[in-house]
Amino acid sequence: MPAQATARPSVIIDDVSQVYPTRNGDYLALDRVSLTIAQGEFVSLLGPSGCGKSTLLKAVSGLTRHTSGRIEIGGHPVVKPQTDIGIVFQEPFLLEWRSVLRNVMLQAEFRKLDKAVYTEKARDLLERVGLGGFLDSLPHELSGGMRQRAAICRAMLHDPSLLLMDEPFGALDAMTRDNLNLLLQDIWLRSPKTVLFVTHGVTEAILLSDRVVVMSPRPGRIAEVITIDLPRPRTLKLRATPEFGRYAHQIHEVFRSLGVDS
Ligand SMILES: Nc1ncnc2c1ncn2[C@@H]1O[C@H](COP(=O)(O)OP(=O)(O)OP(=O)(O)O)[C@@H](O)[C@H]1O
Repeated sequence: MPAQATARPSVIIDDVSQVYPTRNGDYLALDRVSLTIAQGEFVSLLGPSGCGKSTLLKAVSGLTRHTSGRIEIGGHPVVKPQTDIGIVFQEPFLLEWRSVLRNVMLQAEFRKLDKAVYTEKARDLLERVGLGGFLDSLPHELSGGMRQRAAICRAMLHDPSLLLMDEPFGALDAMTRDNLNLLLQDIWLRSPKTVLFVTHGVTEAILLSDRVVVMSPRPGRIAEVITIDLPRPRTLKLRATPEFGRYAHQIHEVFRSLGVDS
């Protein structure tokens, strides 16, 4: 059990399948996926393109309805879009005409939260991610990494206990991605939350996760769940250690056995 996690389940995914109707007939995107995520646990979904990672994340968020099986968050079945969670997508989806601070405050406006209290929280969060000097900037004045940091602040403003992240750093260059990995770790260590994190990146998954869930290609199934027993905080240097290398090797071996070129 990772230090941050408690034995209480935060998310239960039980025998979940997703069938998409297409012009060529029904397409099985997820096939009987089961996974329980403990409160405070950081879990990555890792797999090749098209294996159903986003499909599973969307089903957990309630944005789409899974075809069969059961999903629960905090003991409640997911039957509609969840409002208490935070979601970060690959694209930051900032409103170009609103300042960075006002983009983050969108979360408070949607929820009709106290403006003064949440403006303070938004400022604090933006300060923590290094955007304290850009509160009044417009999104087009920021780099890709800065935009994504603002999107993370927006997702976290209401302090959700569950954060769903769909390849949040996938569109960024390697160095920015490294920095944001460390930033996300720092945020997670300071403010414990359950995180379900979709990625293509083996290194990123090992660096951040308590467990890495390796998915098989079409139809998406869980091929292997690997517990990452490395102390935190994890540094980028850790990637050069034999322990880290062994986890990477283990994951690549799973991909190889699935016929996936990783
Ligand atoms: N609305 C839809 N209708 C039909 N097929 C869909 C739909 N959404 C996804 N699919 C198919 O389901 C499969 C899984 O898609 P999904 O986006 O979940 O994969 P992914 O693992 O997240 O991929 P990537 O890593 O490329 O984002 C893909 O083959 C995709 O074409």
